[in-house]
Amino acid sequence: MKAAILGAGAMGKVLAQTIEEQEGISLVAMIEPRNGEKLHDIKETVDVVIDFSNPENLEMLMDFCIARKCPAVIATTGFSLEQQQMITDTAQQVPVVFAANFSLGITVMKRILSEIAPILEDSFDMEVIEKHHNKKLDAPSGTAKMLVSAINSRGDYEEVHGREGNRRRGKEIGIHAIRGGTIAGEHDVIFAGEDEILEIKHTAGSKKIFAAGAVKAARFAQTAEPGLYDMEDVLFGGK
Ligand SMILES: NC(=O)C1=CN([C@@H]2O[C@H](COP(=O)(O)OP(=O)(O)OC[C@H]3O[C@@H](n4cnc5c(N)ncnc54)[C@H](OP(=O)(O)O)[C@@H]3O)[C@@H](O)[C@H]2O)C=CC1
Ligand SMILES: O=C(O)C1=N[C@H](C(=O)O)C[C@H](O)C1
Repeated sequence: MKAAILGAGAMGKVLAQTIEEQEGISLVAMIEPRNGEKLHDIKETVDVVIDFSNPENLEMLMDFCIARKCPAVIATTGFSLEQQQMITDTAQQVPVVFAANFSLGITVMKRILSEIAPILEDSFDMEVIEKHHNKKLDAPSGTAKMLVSAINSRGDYEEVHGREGNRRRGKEIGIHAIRGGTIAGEHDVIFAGEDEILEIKHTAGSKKIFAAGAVKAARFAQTAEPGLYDMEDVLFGGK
């Protein structure tokens, strides 16, 4: 499988290394749009594009994938609702795996949270804390938003960013973003009840886990029918 990487930043570089270490996948190009490079300039066949860049590049990515009938793996975070719709529309024509976090741990954590939140939500307060390196552009993280959607699937709770004063009505989920140093990514979901606390926490030890997951997603996308997929589809086959 011939892969192109969109974005030559921290993740683009780790992904290039991961691809080099794996069998059955090779890198045809690493495109850095801020240097004026374009996906459309790639002359070789591309079997999948893996995007770790910036929402600004979405239109180029989607145009390329449609023109070349090429699957996309989208790891970039911070898309607007309009951009998310563009991803959904493109997925009618080509396979697209779109996930805010490509690690196995977070994919399992999301599933656990969807199971337990309905049981706990009436008697426990729910708060989410995420921590990342000081170069991260978006806050809260895409993963934090995804985990909050998992615990607030019916939209019953107001999502409060940071906090001033105490919890007003209890029908809210607090989301807190910390930025510092080289933290690869930490997500902590806290259910605080009367005299008991349940915490579900994931810590990324390095960026390599995201790159490995993105390669798994690329292998999945290569043989998938057009459609929008997430990491649960990749890792659990939609079960
Ligand atoms: N889904 C997942 O599992 C993961 C997702 N991510 C996401 O992937 C994306 C990239 O992360 P990371 O590699 O750490 O970030 P970096 O800032 O290190 O890299 C981003 C790359 O995109 C480039 N870029 C292109 N266009 C723009 C633009 N308009 N504005 C800013 N940058 C641009 C940057 O160029 P330049 O070098 O000139 O700044 C850089 O090469 C982020 O959205 C992040 O949240 C990260 C890890 C895991
Ligand atoms: O920018 C990062 O580094 C990460 N971004 C993703 C996010 O926004 O959730 C995934 C991971 O936490 C690392």
